[in-house]
Amino acid sequence: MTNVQSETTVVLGDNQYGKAENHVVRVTKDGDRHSIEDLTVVSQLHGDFASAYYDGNNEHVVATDTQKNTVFAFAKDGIGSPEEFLLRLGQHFVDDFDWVSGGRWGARQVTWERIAVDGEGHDHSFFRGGSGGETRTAVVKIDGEHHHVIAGLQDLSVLKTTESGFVGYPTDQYTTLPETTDRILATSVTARWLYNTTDVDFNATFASVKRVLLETFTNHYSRALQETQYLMGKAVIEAHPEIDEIKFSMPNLHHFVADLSPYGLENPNEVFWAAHSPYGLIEGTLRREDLGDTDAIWKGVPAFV
Ligand SMILES: O=c1[nH]c(=O)c2[nH]c(=O)[nH]c2[nH]1
Repeated sequence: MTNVQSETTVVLGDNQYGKAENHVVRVTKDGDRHSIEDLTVVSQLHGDFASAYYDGNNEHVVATDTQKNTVFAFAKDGIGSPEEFLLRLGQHFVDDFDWVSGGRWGARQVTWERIAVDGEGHDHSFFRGGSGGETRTAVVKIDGEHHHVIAGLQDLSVLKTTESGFVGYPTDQYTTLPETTDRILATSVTARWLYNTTDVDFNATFASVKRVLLETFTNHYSRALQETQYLMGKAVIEAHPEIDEIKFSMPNLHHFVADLSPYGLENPNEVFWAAHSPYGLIEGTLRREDLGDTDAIWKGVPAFV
């Protein structure tokens, strides 16, 4: 057998690089009255970096350490909203380095709320906020002249103790689930929505989307988490012309009626065992009917920032 040695040509495909988990806490001080913005930022650059990969030539490589420093330096000018902060940050790299054509910048934001003392919010003592335990997220993508903003939230925990059922599903030899017209519905909403403009009051819109999601979760009899997800997304898109598309990932956090009959006790939907796993996982995208292909925008945007 002859052993033919041939040179294999390997080429560089998609690439991006930067610094992740830059956790910046900006304290704004108005005399003794302080407030906090708490963001964990990822910066990823796109551009002409081929010679770094092919030749070990770093003359285009804006160091990840520099990217990290820029995040903290920009925080000095205030944050405002994660979306505005990331737009400013990303534009800086594109403007200042000719070979940087774009990139992806992402942030998770947690909120801090004032501790109430004698009914008044304290000046400089806080507890972790987010009324549903959620984390706010933002992703900015820049591709040349194109700017895309995706906002979102992770792990917004919601539960309703009735007005939910699940019937009418197909049965086979493996089906054991009893139909029910009255059950607990619980989930932890992760949602990401795509804006069609950067001319947005991002903080106000975030608050509004969260309110619409919560209101819609409550305001109908749910025949399945799938239906509830659709209604939540539809309500957001109907309420916000600046939002074109919303993607959800929602676990169905099952609460099974505990069998108390061995103890001679009745249990009319009062005592439940909350199963941690396995859980149903209901995911979907809701979008305007006439919206074009947005796959390129979502490419590389992580489900969890
Ligand atoms: O809302 C639900 N959707 C399902 O797809 C499903 N499947 C299941 O076992 N329970 C439920 N509940």
